[in-house]
Amino acid sequence: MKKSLLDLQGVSKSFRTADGAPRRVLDGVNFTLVEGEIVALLGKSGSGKSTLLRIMAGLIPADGGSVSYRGRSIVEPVDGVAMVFQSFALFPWLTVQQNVELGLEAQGVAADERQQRADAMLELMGLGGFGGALPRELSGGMRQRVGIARALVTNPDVLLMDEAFSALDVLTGEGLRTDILELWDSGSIPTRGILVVSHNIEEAVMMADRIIILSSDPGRIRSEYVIDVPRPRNVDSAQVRTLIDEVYGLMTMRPAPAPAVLATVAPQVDYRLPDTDVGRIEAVLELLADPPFLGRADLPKLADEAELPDEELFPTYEALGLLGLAQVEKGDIALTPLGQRFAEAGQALRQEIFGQQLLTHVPLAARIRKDLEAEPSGTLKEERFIQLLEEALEAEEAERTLEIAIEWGRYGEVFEYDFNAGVLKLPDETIEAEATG
Ligand SMILES: Nc1ncnc2c1ncn2[C@@H]1O[C@H](COP(=O)(O)OP(=O)(O)OP(=O)(O)O)[C@@H](O)[C@H]1O
Repeated sequence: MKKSLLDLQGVSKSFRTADGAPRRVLDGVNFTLVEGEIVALLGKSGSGKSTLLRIMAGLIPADGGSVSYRGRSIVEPVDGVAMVFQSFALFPWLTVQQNVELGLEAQGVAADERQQRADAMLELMGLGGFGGALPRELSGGMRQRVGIARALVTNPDVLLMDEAFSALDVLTGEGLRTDILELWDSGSIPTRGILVVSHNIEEAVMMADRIIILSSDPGRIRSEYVIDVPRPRNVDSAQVRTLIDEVYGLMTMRPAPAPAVLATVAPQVDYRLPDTDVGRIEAVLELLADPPFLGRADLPKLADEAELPDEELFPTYEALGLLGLAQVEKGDIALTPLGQRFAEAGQALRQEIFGQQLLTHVPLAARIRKDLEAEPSGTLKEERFIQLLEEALEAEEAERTLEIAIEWGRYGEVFEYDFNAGVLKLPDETIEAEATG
């Protein structure tokens, strides 16, 4: 059996929301990284991926469960586990060489050896000759090479990478990723296990032996996907395209409800609404309805056509699914009959369909509408709903979720909103109809 490098059992973590209430970000996470594997961790924004990585790096403690590296409990950063950050995290006043030597200094390595090892690592990372440069003199891609060199120079047993390529342009990110895989696959580095957090499905499929998908609120491991294809992988091969499709499907799928509640299952009032707007929802729906897709599309192909990044497309797919306008299955997205009707409808009918779906499928919108109807004035301050959401979400999330509900609600003519007063109200015609009826 392969030896375990990192082992997490029943790990939980809560943070305090703005009003001091604890909010559980991770709950009962079990995960083992074994020798010889690259694992990619995917999940929606805010699902707790970085938190999990920081726990493994010993940068923050878990609240519950056990976290160990080669059988030893992790309570602080340990030699043997190194991390690469999205933001590069270089010291701007230190040279490239000094930045790379930092990790060795912390380990008490003598100056001569530090210099030698840093030189060799800079050479390996294609940075030979840049040792004396300051970070600001380098391009983003080269800066991240420094960040990676600083982690690798310590000869880490385990390398943790937190969206290490996402701040780079696509080509630069791909180049760097390929270089790291070459170092790994050729055995040029002593690292025995790599864990990468990513937003990018293609990146995960190109790199990993295993993909783990984290669900949100609280973060739990929702699915695991093994990729049994030798590296280097060809991104254009049918095999890799199929894998990307399947992972797309897993990512956009809402967790399957228990069969008994299939018809009635609805998210909670405090469900974190997907961060997308009506414009994007309409645009993606139209793209899907039009040729060449005519109602059904392969997700990566739709992504190419839409020219939107995954971070914007995923929430939009989720919104379409939530509202019953489209369904995602196995790497495809298909319009439902109602979604088809929506696509063919004029503006007024679109808004009506949207409003009805909102009331049926988004409990927060239904709650706002019901509370407004119960008020003689038909108006309510938005604070009330912010407070309601803050019972489960942190302040910023609560505000964002309400903002989305308000935008959707206005479009669906379910309620109106006075921006200056921060007041929600029933649409005028509802109040008139109630007064006369
Ligand atoms: N120090 C902290 N104090 C309070 N809340 C925090 C703290 N760190 C993270 N959180 C919250 O925990 C949740 C998970 O954050 P985390 O950064 O781990 O998610 P993520 O999946 O990495 O997101 P992203 O993909 O956007 O980077 C978020 O709601 C975040 O706001």
